Amino acid sequence: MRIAAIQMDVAFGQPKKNQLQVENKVKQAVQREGAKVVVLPELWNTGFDLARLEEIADRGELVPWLSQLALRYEIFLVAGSIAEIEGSACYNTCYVFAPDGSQLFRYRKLHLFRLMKEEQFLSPGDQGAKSFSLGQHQAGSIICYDVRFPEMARSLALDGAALMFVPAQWPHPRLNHWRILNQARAVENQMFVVAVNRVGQGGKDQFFGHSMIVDPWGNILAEGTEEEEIITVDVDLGEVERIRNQIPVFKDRVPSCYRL
Ligand SMILES: NC(=O)CCC(=O)C(=O)O
Repeated sequence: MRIAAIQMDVAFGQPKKNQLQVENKVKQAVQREGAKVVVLPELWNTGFDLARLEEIADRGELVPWLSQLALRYEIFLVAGSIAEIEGSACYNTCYVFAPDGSQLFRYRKLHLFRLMKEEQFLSPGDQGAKSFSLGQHQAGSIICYDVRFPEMARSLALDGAALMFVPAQWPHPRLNHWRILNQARAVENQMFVVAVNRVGQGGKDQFFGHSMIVDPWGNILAEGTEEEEIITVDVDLGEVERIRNQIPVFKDRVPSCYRL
């Protein structure tokens, strides 16, 4: 399965410009890289221009557009996350679409990141993420700061996920946290982790990219630089079962002794 991570800059508070960029980059990922799964970063429509969300967040236009994009290129489109308004609330929502354009997944970020003032402008989701079918295998997605909560990735693994996506806008100076956490989630859950971070300046933050695809053994199969690029990797999801048989962590767990 060929996966492409779109490591892009995000124009601060300019959804139309970002939509055009996404359209071009998805096309490149498919036509130049031959990707079958394309992954976008967090809040790619607005960036962290949170004070203007009322004006710039999506109001229902992007979901049909993303679905058409998936259908046009016959890909699984892990559409990172978008800022979207529903009723009086604004959410940070991840959508995934199948090659026939159908919506496979929706998850609204549960853990809002106070250091970037998310909790002042966004509402948290009220449900955890459930896995979805990515061809023959199950996958799931969390969003950025969620990766600090091991319960999120473990819930997806227990729900059958062999691969977890982590769309992000993760800035300096926490590159070491980003690398360690993504590798840790991959090793402890014996799953692939595809973590897609943006690059460039957004407000006061400088985002470092370093998008990465980590295998269930913790090896980083590919890692981005701090520039815009498309990172493409072929993954064999069958590896998950082989590693789970070799070190049977999921058989050896003793949940009755854990405090949740
Ligand atoms: N957008 C985010 O959730 C950022 C999370 C982050 O930077 C962190 O250190 O955690």
